[in-house]
Amino acid sequence: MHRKHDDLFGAGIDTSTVTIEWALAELLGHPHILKKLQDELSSVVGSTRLVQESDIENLPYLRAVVKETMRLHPALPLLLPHAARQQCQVNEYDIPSGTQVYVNVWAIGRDPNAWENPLMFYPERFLDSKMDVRGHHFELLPFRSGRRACPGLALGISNVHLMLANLVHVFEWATLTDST
Ligand code: HEM
Repeated sequence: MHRKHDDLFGAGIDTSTVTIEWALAELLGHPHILKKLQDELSSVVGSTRLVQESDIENLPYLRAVVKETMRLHPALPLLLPHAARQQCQVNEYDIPSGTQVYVNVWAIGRDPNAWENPLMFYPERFLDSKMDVRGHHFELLPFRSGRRACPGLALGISNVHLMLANLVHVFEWATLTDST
C-alpha cells in the first residue's frame, strides 16, 4: 500500500509541478502573455479573492496557456515505455513482438508538419480550437491516449490550472534581470 501511495504521489506531484514551473518560465519570458493572463484573471476573478475551481471554465486564456505549456514542455517527454505484445507494423516499420516502444511527444509537440511556428510560445493558437489534452488529438498527448493514458488526468489538469492561476493572480512576477 505504501508503495502504491509513493507511485501515486510521484506520478501526480512531479508532473504537475514541472508543468507549472515551465508555464511560469514561459510567462516570464513573454511579459505580454503574462499581462494578458493577469488581465483575464482581474476581469473574471477580481482583486478581492483567490481563484476557485469554478472560475476555470471562464478563463479560456489560462487554459490556452496551460495547453501551450504542455505542447512545448510535456512533463514526460517520452511518456512511459510500453512493450509490443505482438508483432505489428506502424507505417513502414516492422515492430517485433516484445519491442520496447516510446512515443516522443516532445518532438510531436514541435513538429512543423503539425504546428504553425512550432517553437513559438503562442497560447492564442488554442483559443479558437477544439483541441484538448485528453488523448483525442494525436498532436497533443501530454497524458498519453487510450487505455494506458494517465488515470490522474482530471486531477492533474485542475491542479495545474488552479495553482498557476493563483500564483499569477496573487504575486507580482519578475526575473532577476528585470530588477537590475
Ligand atoms: C500535469 C499533471 C500530469 C501529467 C502531465 C501526467 C502525465 C502522465 C503520463 C504521460 C503518464 C504515462 C502514460 C503512459 O505512457 O503509459 C502518466 C501515468 C500515470 N499517472 Fe499521470 N500525469 C499527471 C498527473 C497525475 C496525477 C495528479 C496522478 C494521481 C493522482 C497521476 C497518476 C498517474 C499514474 C498512477 C500513472 C501510471 C498509470 C499506469 O501505470 O498505467 N498522474 N501520467
